[in-house]
Parts: sequence; C-alpha cells; structure tokens
Amino acid sequence: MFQRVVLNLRQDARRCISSKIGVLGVPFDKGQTKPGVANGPKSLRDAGLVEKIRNIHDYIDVVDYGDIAYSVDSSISKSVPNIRMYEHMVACNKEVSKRVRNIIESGRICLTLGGDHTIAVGTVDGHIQAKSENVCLLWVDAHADINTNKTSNSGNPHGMPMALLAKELSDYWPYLPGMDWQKPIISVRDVAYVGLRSVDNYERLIIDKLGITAFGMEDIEKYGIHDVVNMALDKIDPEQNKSIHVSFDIDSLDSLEAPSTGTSVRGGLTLREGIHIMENVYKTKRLGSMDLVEVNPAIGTTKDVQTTCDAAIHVILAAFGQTRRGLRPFNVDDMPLQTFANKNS
Ligand SMILES: NC(=[NH2+])NCCC[C@H](N)C(=O)O
Ligand SMILES: [Mn+2]
Ligand SMILES: [Mn+2]
Repeated sequence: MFQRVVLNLRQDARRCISSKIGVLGVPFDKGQTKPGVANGPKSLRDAGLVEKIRNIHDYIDVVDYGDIAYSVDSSISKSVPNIRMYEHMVACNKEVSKRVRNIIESGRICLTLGGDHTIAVGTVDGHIQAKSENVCLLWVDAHADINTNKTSNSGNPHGMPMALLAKELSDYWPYLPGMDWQKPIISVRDVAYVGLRSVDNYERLIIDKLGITAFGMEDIEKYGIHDVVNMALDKIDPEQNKSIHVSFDIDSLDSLEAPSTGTSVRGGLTLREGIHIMENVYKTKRLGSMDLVEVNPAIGTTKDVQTTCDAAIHVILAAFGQTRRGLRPFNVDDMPLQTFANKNS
C-alpha cells in the first residue's frame, strides 16, 4: 500500500512537468549560401525525432505542426545594404514569430527545427510575445551571430539574429522595412552564450562593450560544462522565474560530432557536453522554447548526416527529460515488479 502511494505521488509530480511539446519545422536556407539546410527539419523527422520524443515517457504529449510557409514582398528586396535575401528574412521570421507564439500560448514548449539560424529572430520574438517579455536566452553556438549589416563580412543574415534581437543594438540598425512587427525586446543582460570559438572582430567588440555573458570553449576547459551552464543560467535568470529559450546551433558541437553543418568549426563541444547542457536546462523545469538549427543533410557523407542528426536528436531528447540514468516505469500496473509492489497492500 505504502509503495503504491509513493509511486502514485511520483507519477503526479511527473505529470506536472514539461510534458506538452509542439514541433515546428522551418525549412529556411536563405540566411546563408549553402543549399541543403532547408532539409534540416525533414532529415530530423525522418530519423524518427518525433517518435523518439514521444518514447521518452508516457506523460509526454507531442504535436507536430509541420513546416511553415511564407510569402515574400519583393518590393522590399535590396532595401537594406549587406543583408542577403532581406525580404525572405523578413517574411519568414514574421510567420515563425506568429506560429511560435501560438504554440507557446496553447500551453506547449515550442521546439523549432531549422533551417539556418536566421529563424531565431522569429522564435525568440514569438516566445517573448507569448511570455510578456519574461524570457532569458541561452545561445549555444560556435558563433556569436551578433553582426549588424555594417559589421558583417558575409552579408549572411544567419550571422545577425542576436543583433536584431538585442535592445541595446537597435540604434545600430538602419530603418528595416517590413520588420515593424519585431521589437528588439530582449536585453543582452538576459542573454548568455555557451560554446563560442569563432567570433568576428566587431562581434568581440560588441560583446565586450555591452558586457554580454559569454562562455567560450576556453571557459568550458577551465570550469567544466556543469559549472558553465549553471553560471550562465544564474546570470540570466537569477531569480529562477524566467521562461528559458535555448537557441542551439548544431555547430556548437565539434565538427567530429556534427559534421553536416554549413559553418563547422573544430575544437567544439562534445556530444556529452551538449547533452549535459540540455539535461541541466530540463531540470530547471522552465524551458519555454528551443531551436535546433543549421543541420544541413547536403553536407558530408550519408554517415556524416546520420551522425549529425543522431547528435541533434540526443540533444533534443535531453531537453525533454531523457536521462542517461534511465527512468522508472510510469504506470505502476504495467511494471514487472507489480507483484512485489502489491505484496504490501
Ligand atoms: N549561424 C551561423 N552558423 N552563423 C555563422 C556566422 C559566421 C560569420 N560570423 C558571419 O557573420 O557570416
Ligand atoms: Mn554557428
Ligand atoms: Mn548560429
């Protein structure tokens, strides 16, 4: 009897935690020049992502909302210098923001599958709108993605989303036609980077000037991943009351762990470190939205693509409660030890 009560309590506790998830695919590749990244969502779904999330445990409830579609206003193309495919960036992010907002407002954690990292403008915006600004942002990436059109060497919008989102940088942009829906409403005080190792000169200047919390690979060596994640979360969510947004660029992982991505950089996170980050975020019970971006199944061999998708899926599963310790059965009546459990009743 006693055991049954304890187990039931445990079940109830589990039922309350982050169990409802909405998956959104954003097959967007216009933020950079390498073809293939638009098939990121498809390759992750084909690798069984949704089923695998569902199988974490019985209390998980996943809805796959499919891929977004958007239509562009070509009259604004080339209206801003040095932003490739500007009109696409604008239209796609507007739709992403709306969809992410709806998913979160319906009581689900939103998992957005990219696509290139440009789409984080929309996901973070949608999250912020849904949670009336009470959001902090953990940006897991080899890159800082905080170029403006004036500092970017490439003109690729996937290197710019943080600069579009940051309140403190709004004066550094020219007027951006079609972006009126987007408010640069996150303060850099609510942002932390983990995994940096390829930061452009002007990006470094911006990070230092604005005092953005940034843990590069050298900090991970120095303190270890466990302390780094906790320091990052303490910094951006000191009262532990914010909805956490994790924007996870698969290129944060080392090239050996995730070869199929467009701007791979050696010397990165191990898959174990990536998993550890998300396990810690899961434990906060405050994950509100997660992006998994930059998986490009057109880069590398079939084996490379498998390795990359598999890594991405492990990271995502950790975010939703998969644990390397294993989980006990959810339903006592289904458990093989049932007879044992009943003995005392
Ligand atoms: N999301 C990414 N993979 N970004 C890479 C950006 C690379 C470089 N800093 C640029 O601005 O072009
Ligand atoms: Mn990156
Ligand atoms: Mn990125």
